[in-house]
Amino acid sequence: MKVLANDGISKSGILALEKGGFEVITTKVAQEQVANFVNENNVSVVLVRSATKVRKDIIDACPGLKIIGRGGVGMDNIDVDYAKSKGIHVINTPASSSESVAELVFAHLFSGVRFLHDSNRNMPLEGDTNFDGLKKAYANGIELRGKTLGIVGIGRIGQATAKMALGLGMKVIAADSFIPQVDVKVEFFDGQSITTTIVSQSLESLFKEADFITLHVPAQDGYIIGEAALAIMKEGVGIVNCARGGVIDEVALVKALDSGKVLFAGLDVFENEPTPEMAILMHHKISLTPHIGAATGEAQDRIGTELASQIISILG
Ligand SMILES: O=C(O)[C@H](O)COP(=O)(O)O
Repeated sequence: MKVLANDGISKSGILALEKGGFEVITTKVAQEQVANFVNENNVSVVLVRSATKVRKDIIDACPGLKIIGRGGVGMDNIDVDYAKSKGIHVINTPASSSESVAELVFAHLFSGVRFLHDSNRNMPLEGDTNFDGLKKAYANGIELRGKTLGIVGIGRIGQATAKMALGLGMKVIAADSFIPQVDVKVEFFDGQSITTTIVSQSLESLFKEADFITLHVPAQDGYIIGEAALAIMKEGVGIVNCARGGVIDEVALVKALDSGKVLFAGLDVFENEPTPEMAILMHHKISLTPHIGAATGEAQDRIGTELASQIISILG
């Protein structure tokens, strides 16, 4: 049986699938050609990340499709219920990338509190006379230790983020409409551990209390952070979004960055992907990454092998 991994798959995933008797095609097929390709090549399994959309049109056009696999967490690029109603298995790998996303959250947080994204672009050149001015511009750094991190969405990625924050000596608060409380176990190198219970609170109280806010929610209708939410946040709050574009109102965010209400933002996802608005791209208070939360060798290895084992157990 053939597997089309249209947005790529790790070598370990390919090897595991081949061992299970599958042929893996890693050719990148253009979105509008996917259905034709699947039918012409008798593909049984289509694997995607976030780039390829598997909507009703492809599902209707490909009666031979048995599995749609999402290498990653968010399924907003797949018409999941419709595919299932047609008897197609839809799988994803919700646990494989939590650590990588959480580490990216901290990359943005550290960049934000020490202005790394901006200072990278402004290092003095030979003969530059404004070295002191430059140092002064970045003099007001902030330590994360002792500050309060507000985590919106305390699922797997939220919990991985909470562990790192606790390890750094931050206070962690969370808001989640589905998870009332969670025990977070921080494990240290020497085998010791501490467990902390995080009780979910209202979004409003989180916005008021947090020094930094990070979002870990799926795509949804409407903003979680818009003008009203920004208005009740602390002066000089830092905001990170490595979840989904569209959960922050970018126009309101830029306004709040310009006014100084928000000190910095770290964005991995955007209302407009893959090409965010210029006001976002050019803003010196925004640390930018192009949707790379899960883009580590370790996460992609876990994703590839987990997809392979699910596919083998369904079709093998
Ligand atoms: O939902 C996810 O798993 C992340 O957004 C990663 O998306 P990607 O696989 O396209 O990098």
